[in-house]
Amino acid sequence: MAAGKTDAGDSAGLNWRAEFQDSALEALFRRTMQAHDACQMRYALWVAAGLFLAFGLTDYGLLGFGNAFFVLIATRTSVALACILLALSLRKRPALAQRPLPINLICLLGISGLLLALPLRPDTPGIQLASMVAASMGLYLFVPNRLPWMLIWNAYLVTGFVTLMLLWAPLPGALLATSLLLLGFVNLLGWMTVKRLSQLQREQFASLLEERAINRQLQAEIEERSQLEERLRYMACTDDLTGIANRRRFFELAERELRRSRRDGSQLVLCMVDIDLFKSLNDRHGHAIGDIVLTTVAGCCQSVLRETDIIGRYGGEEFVIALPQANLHTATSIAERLRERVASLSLPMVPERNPLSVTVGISRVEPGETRLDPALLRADQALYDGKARGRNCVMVARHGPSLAAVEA
Ligand SMILES: Nc1nc2c(ncn2[C@@H]2O[C@H](COP(=O)(O)OP(=O)(O)OP(=O)(O)O)[C@@H](O)[C@H]2O)c(=O)[nH]1
Repeated sequence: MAAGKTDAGDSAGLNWRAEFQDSALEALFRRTMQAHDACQMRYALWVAAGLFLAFGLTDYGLLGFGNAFFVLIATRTSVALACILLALSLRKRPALAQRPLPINLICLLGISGLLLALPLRPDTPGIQLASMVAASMGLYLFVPNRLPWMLIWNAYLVTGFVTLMLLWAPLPGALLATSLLLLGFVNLLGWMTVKRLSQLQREQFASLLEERAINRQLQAEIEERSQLEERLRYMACTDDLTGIANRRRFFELAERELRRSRRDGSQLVLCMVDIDLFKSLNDRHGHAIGDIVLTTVAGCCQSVLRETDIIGRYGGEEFVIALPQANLHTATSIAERLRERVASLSLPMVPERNPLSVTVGISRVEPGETRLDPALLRADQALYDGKARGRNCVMVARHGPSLAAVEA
């Protein structure tokens, strides 16, 4: 946000009115400040109305019930009513605070009323000058974001004051010059103060926008990074081709199940699944078709499993399955179901006379076994027994006293 940036108090990006040079940015600033401006103006209007009415009492003290008093009180009442009306309208429509017309009407009425009091009230020149100074500062400080208009209204105030003084109560030259200098200084002070305030507000707004933009950018970077991490995690755990767990992830999950089964004494069964004669399918149709078959078989495996079962690609055309809380009997029926489902697959590249099939070797993790390898070895052995027996079958590993030897 270059527009609001400043160098050592220099108002780069702001014009002579201490507004953003970028009109869209200025409009955004005003929209953001609308409620604040309306609130500030409401208070100022109530104070102005109160002051105008309060000075009505002093009018009576100075003038009594005369014509001048009635003219003044009528003027004061109209100004106070106009102020109250605008203050009430601002509560419902804060946008009015940024419209030039209503506040300019109030300024016209208020300043004219103030000037009218000069010839009608027998004040000393000092008091008259003090009221001009107070009015001038009030205009600068309480009407937000209207610097050009406030300069115009102050010019009206000073010109009116000097003209009336010359017409109704000519001051000695030195006193008039002093008054003019004082009013000039007050205007300069008011202008500089308002400019500085506007500048500070806008600088603050610009840095807020800048901070928000940086936060948004950071947020986007964090999201991108976490998506990347998610992707990397997925890639580290998933087999690219089939979308099931890769070997590393399978062992992570299966070992967790092994610990659980040891803790609660439940059973854990492992199955090795191998596609029969996959090499010849690959050789005949090419690797791309082989890949499709692999993915299809992986899908078949998943379709016969429960959510709590774990499947992974062991390597090549071999899959491994862990069945928590299943005994050999259940595992055999699941493997049978899988074998039948693969055998019934009708794939255009697989000839009907030579259908696709899998051989499955099954072994359970024996009580006392602290690793998966022995059971895997037995399942693998059972799988090769199945291959030797002609493939397309489910074989359960022999479980016997040699377990301890296998583990060692
Ligand atoms: N398309 C494809 N082929 C693979 C992939 N990984 C391994 N293979 C192939 O799988 C075949 C495995 O063949 P073998 O281990 O000889 O076994 P087989 O032909 O299935 O014979 P049996 O297992 O005895 O029934 C090889 O031709 C490998 O090239 C893969 O990711 N995609």
